[in-house]
Amino acid sequence: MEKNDLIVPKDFPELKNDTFLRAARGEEVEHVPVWCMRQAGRYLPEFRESRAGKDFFETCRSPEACCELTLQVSIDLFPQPLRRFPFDASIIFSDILVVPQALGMDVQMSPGKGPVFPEPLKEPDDLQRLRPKVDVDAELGYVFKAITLTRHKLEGKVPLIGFTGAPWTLMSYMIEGGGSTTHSKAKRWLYRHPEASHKLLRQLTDVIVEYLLGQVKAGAQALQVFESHTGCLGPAEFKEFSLPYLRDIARRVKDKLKDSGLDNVPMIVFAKDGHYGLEELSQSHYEVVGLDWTVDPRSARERTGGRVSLQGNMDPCALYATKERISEIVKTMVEGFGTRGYIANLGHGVYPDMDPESVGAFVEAVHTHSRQLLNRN
Ligand SMILES: Cc1c2[nH]c(c1CCC(=O)O)Cc1[nH]c(c(CCC(=O)O)c1C)Cc1[nH]c(c(CCC(=O)O)c1C)Cc1[nH]c(c(C)c1CCC(=O)O)C2
Repeated sequence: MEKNDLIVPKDFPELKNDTFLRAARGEEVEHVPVWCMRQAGRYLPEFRESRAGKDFFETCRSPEACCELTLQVSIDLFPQPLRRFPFDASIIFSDILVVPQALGMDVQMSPGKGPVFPEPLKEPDDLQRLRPKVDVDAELGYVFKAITLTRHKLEGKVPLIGFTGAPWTLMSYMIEGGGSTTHSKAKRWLYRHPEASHKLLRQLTDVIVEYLLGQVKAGAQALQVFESHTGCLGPAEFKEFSLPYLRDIARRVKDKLKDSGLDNVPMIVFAKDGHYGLEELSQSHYEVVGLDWTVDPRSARERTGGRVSLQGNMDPCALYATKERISEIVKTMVEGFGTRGYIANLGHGVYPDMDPESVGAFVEAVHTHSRQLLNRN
C-alpha cells in the first residue's frame, strides 16, 4: 500500500445514525444505542459459512473479507435472512493479536482451542526477538485498508469502531502463549522481572498509539481498548502495570489527533473484571468506560461520578433466557444506568452457541425500553 493512502481524507458518506457517538459524548439521544462485542461472530450461521475452512489470520489480512464479515451483521446490504439486527454501531472484524504479530511474533488460531503462540516469550532476553521499531503502516496497513473499505460500504448507516488490545492483555498472551486461567507465567514477569515487564509494556504502548491513530486516519469513528485480562491483577498491580499505559494511550492518541488537525474520536476503555479500578478508569482520558456484568449499574454511575459515559453490561449468559426474560433484564439494566451517557452492550462477547434470535431480542428490548423511558421524561 502507498503510504499516502493512509492519510487522505476519503469523502466518506454522511453519517445517518449518530446515536452511538452522541451517547459516547453524553449528549441527548432518542433511544439508547446498542451494539454487542463479538457481534460478527460464530453464533451466526452466515459467519461460520464465510469463515469455513479459512485460516483466521488470513481472513484478518484480507480487507475485503473483513469488510464483508463486518457488514453481514451491520447493515441492510444483504437480502434476508442475511441482514440481521439494527445495531447502532459496527466494529471492524479483526483481532487484538495482530499487534504481537506486527512485533514479529508468530500467532496461529487453532480451531476449537483459540490463539496459540508457538514460541512465546519465556525470559527477558526473549524481548530481543521482537522488532525494536515497528513500521505500523507496513505491518498493519491491511487493517487500515479494511477500515476504509468498510466505512465506505457502511454508507453512513452506523459509525465504525476500531479497536486494539491493551498492553497488559497483549503482554500476557505473548508470555502465556495462548489462553490461561491463572496467567501465572505472565504474572511471574510482573513480580520477578518488573523492569523487563515495563519495557515490554512501553514497547506495546508505542505500537498501539500508532495503530489507533492509523485506524482513525483510515476512517474509524470511535476506538475501543480491550484490557481483557484485568481480572487476574489486583489493585496494586493494576495501578502499576495496566492503568498508566491505558492512560498514556488515550492521552497520546488525543494529542496526536489534535496535532494532525484531525477531529477527536470517542475512546472506550473496557477493563474486564476491573471493577476495583472504576474510579481511576473514569479519570483516564477515555470518554466511555465499558463494564462487565459484575458491576451494578447504579453503583457504577456513582463511582464514576458523571465523568464518563458507561457501556455494558448484561451478562452474555442472559441470552440463554427466554425473550420475555431478556426484555425484563434489559429494562432493569436501562433503568439502572439511565438513558443519558449510556451505550447498551453485553458484559463480554456473544458466545458461539448463542441463538441469534436472542441477540435480536436484546437489541429490540434496548430500543423499546429506552424509548419508553425517554418519552416519559
Ligand atoms: C482476548 C481477545 C481476543 N480477541 C479479541 C479479544 C478482546 C475481547 C475479549 O476479551 O474477548 C477481540 C476481538 N476478536 C474479534 C473481534 C471482532 C469484532 C467483534 O467483536 O465482533 C474483536 C473485537 C474477532 C474474533 N476473534 C476470534 C474469533 C473466533 C474465531 C473464528 O472465527 O474462527 C472472532 C470472531 C478468535 C479469538 N481471538 C482471541 C481469542 C481468545 C479467540 C478465540 C475465541 C474462541 O475460540 O472462541 C483473542
